Amino acid sequence: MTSHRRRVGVMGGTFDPIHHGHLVAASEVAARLDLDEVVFVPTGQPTFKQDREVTAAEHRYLMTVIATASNPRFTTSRVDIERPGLTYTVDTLRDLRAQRPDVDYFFITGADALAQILTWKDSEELWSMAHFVAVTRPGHHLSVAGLPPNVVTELEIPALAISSTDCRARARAGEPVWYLVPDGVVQHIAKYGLYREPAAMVAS
Ligand SMILES: Nc1ncnc2c1ncn2[C@@H]1O[C@H](COP(=O)(O)OP(=O)(O)OP(=O)(O)O)[C@@H](O)[C@H]1O
Ligand SMILES: O=C(O)c1ccc[n+]([C@@H]2O[C@H](COP(=O)([O-])O)[C@@H](O)[C@H]2O)c1
Repeated sequence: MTSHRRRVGVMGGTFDPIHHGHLVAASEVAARLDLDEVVFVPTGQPTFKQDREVTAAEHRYLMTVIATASNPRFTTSRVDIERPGLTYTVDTLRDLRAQRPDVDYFFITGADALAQILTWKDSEELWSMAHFVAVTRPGHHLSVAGLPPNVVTELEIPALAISSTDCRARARAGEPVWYLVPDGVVQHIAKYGLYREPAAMVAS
């Protein structure tokens, strides 16, 4: 009898805050690629977002835990927020593979982020560490010249025109974020006053 190798999705993101677009994308990829689990990995310091202030990692991690708690196939990892310095996917995958060497990883990210993958740190190493899944979102389609064959799967997912940028702008303006993010995340944002004052964004 051959044993089943566990298929694990890795959804990397800043998740500032996590929203239903992220959750639908992960759920859809899990169903379409027959994944056993999806681990959400909030970034420590995102490489490509150094031009703006990012909410304290602990808040982004907690919101991700809250958002994923009700799904038995969704988990959250601290590997990126516990590693000092900028977050690079090569390190994320190295740490996850060290924790569980016996699983096949599928790194899920938006086609917009994945379009820049050839500029990611040690990108030539990434292909042997995971399969890559680019989910298309409204207005973004994957076009990357120079990728090795069969390393990226592009999946169209139900279009949810939600972005973290819009959720932050709404929270800052006192507008509702109900139904854009899970209920517990709405409450976490309100409880800690996230996105209202610049000071609240850096406090953990
Ligand atoms: N509505 C969505 N549908 C599908 N994928 C999404 C959606 N929103 C974000 N993603 C993807 O999820 C990954 C992590 O997203 P991220 O945390 O940067 O959220 P974001 O909404 O793009 O944030 P921001 O608006 O702050 O840039 C990215 O690769 C992004 O492309
Ligand atoms: O490894 C890199 O050089 C790299 C550069 C940019 C983004 N990433 C990863 O891509 C994922 C989505 O990033 P972001 O900034 O769109 O939230 C997240 O897991 C990042 O760590 C990785």
